[in-house]
Amino acid sequence: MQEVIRVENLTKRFGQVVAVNSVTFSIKVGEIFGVLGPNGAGKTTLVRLLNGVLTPSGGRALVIGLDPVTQGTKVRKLTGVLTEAPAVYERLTARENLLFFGALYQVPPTVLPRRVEKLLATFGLSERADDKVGAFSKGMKQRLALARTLIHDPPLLFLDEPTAGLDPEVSHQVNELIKDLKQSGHTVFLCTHNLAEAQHLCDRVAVLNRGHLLALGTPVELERKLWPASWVDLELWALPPENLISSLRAIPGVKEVVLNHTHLAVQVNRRERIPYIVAEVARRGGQILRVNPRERSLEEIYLELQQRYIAQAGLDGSGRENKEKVVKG
Ligand SMILES: Nc1ncnc2c1ncn2[C@@H]1O[C@H](COP(=O)(O)OP(=O)(O)OP(=O)(O)O)[C@@H](O)[C@H]1O
Repeated sequence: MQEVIRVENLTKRFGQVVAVNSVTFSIKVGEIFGVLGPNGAGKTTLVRLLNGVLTPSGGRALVIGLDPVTQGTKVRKLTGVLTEAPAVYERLTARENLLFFGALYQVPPTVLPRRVEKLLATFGLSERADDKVGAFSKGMKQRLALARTLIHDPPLLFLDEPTAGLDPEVSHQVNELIKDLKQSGHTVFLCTHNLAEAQHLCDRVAVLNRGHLLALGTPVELERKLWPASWVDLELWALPPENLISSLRAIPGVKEVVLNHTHLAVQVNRRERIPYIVAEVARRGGQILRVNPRERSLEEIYLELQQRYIAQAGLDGSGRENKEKVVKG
């Protein structure tokens, strides 16, 4: 599949602070790519580098085949950026905001009015189109800000915390809109602190801390890397034959077997062993009702990555350097 973003050893320093530290990744057309990390991890800096608003200290990026350093204006015509604070004018109405930004992005006057009406309808703002934005709720402002990022019909969107501060219902609406964007072929670069949302929305995630890329992949890939061993639960129709446990323990890669009435839990050194477990239970006459490989949430994966990074880098829980650990390490 075609690449929309390619980043190679991208680095940005602000004095002593390395905000982005030799980061390499690529993003394919139509992906929702989550960028996760604590405050100060480098997410916003990355967005600004990719839009040519900042110049890298090292490495390079290609965005839709363009170099943001030398072709920043062209890049920004093809990207929509939703910043943390919705960048809409409170003294203008919703419709005026969209018309204004459309003109700014040089959307042809023959196209603009129709596009504005379509966006107002898509984002549920048609009825309030002529009200001043200052009177809007936070959720409405955020929906308008999202509509604004789409006014020039960019194929690539950078969304920085799109649901921050929104109530669950509006967050849900915004997330549904993000999914619709994917359906219509857009690529989304999503910076978020909300791990449940990221798990639900993102095809792949990048986890950052202090500018370092700690991990990159689908949540399942990250889980397998972090915890190669895993548990599978089997629900059986009736008590299994007595010798089942010993025959399961004899299978290479099986670490533990726990039987509780008709519930069987097996720990394997690699997930790839699970089909052998199922086959053995069936071969021994066990009647399987359900097989459930245990999965970790993205939140568990994220916290584990951050903790391992903190321990390895000799930092304390707040991210400050832990001198004692560094010396001992
Ligand atoms: N213009 C700047 N001048 C100096 N330092 C900066 C500048 N922009 C960012 N930084 C520093 O770079 C680091 C990364 O900041 P950045 O805003 O990219 O993090 P972030 O992951 O977006 O954080 P948050 O989740 O709080 O938005 C921080 O240490 C920040 O203080």
